[in-house]
Amino acid sequence: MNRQIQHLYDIARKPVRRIIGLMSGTSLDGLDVALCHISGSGPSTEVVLHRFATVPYDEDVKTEIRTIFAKDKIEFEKLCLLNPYIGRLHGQLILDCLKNWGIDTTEVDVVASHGQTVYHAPKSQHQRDKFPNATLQIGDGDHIAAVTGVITLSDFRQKHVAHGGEGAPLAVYGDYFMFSKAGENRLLLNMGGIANFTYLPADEDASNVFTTDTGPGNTLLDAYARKFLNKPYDEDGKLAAQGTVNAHLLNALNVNPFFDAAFPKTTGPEVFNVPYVEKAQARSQTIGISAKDLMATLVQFSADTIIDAIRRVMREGETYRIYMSGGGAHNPMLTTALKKGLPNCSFGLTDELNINGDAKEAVLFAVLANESLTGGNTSFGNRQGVPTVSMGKVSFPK
Ligand SMILES: Nc1ncnc2c1ncn2[C@@H]1O[C@H](COP(=O)(O)OP(=O)(O)OP(=O)(O)O)[C@@H](O)[C@H]1O
Ligand SMILES: CC(=O)N[C@H]1[C@@H]2OC[C@@H](O2)[C@@H](O)[C@@H]1O[C@H](C)C(=O)O
Repeated sequence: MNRQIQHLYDIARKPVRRIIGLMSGTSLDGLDVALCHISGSGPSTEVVLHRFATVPYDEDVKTEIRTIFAKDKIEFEKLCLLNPYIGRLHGQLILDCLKNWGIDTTEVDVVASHGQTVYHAPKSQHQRDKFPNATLQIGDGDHIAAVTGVITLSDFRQKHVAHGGEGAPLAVYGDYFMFSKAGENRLLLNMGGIANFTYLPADEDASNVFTTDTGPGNTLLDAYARKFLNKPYDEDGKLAAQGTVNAHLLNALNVNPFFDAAFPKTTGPEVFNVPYVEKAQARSQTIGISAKDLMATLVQFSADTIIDAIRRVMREGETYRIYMSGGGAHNPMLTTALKKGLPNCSFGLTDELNINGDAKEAVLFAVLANESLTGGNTSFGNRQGVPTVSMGKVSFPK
């Protein structure tokens, strides 16, 4: 047997695996690095988040990614170059984190890498009959494995697509394994660039879990913070707080086939971007509104689309607790609007469930890798958007 396969086999049999989960999301703020100690699998998964860091990207890295990110037309050479470049960068950032933490690479069993989504095209969006759902993440795992010397699992979304899914949201698997609780209807709401949630029923029935993207989280807010404030985001919603929601613009923003499509569904900055807002402004004759009113309206747009999706899932007379995570959970304008729109729900943060909300998505990929190595016994029935599959491709260091 190849020694590397033997090594992977030994890792799969360990009582506790030390897995680094990596996530670089649509906000392009940086790389989330979560070193997790994981035991068990499926609903018995136990995760201890041992170390966590968000390593901010240099402006140069953001600029390079933006040349191809979520764009219909790109320089193909740049896509080809960025694939190994991001893989090597992520490998180096892992080494930097480990050095800061005083941890040797030999103390890590596996790296679980999401990569960088550069384009997301579910069928409902591309509308080309002969093509399936499609999504593309780059930053190849072979480069991470070569730079770190650690076995790397990567490219988690393709298996989901191969079995009829849209490649997202994958959070549902980790949410069910880590957070499902008998007796409490839970909604795990993540507000990154795009917002999504998982519904975990109080009866813990895996075939009844539910997940969907809801639309924009911070992506539009960040785009306009860059434009108006020359900053990556509107810190604590300060600019939005000074404005008033413009009802005409809000109505126009709410008109898109994504919102009419059936659940579950996914989207990305390919749809929700500055031209999307500019077209809505033109239609609603609100091009001249102030920066602060525009920001206030965009916050309300994110909040309303999240509220609407959640309301459609909730059953009358039942109680639900919403656990928020992702950068949007730090924006008081957004969280206040959500609480106002969902007065019958109680609200908390995933931090109460012992997972730092900023680390949650990086932890998810560590859990998915753990499940591929040791689990695979949980059936999600025929639940649409939650195929019962093992995800991630293996890269050996040599
Ligand atoms: N104090 C704050 N005030 C307002 N917004 C904040 C604050 N802190 C973080 N954010 C928002 O959170 C964003 C980062 O969120 P996060 O890291 O969850 O996104 P992501 O993982 O890149 O996105 P996705 O989950 O869509 O892939 C920032 O770009 C910003 O919009
Ligand atoms: C294609 C893609 O990268 N989608 C991301 C994005 O960011 C949030 C939302 O859109 C979600 O569907 C997904 O990520 C999380 C980690 C998920 O799959 O659960």
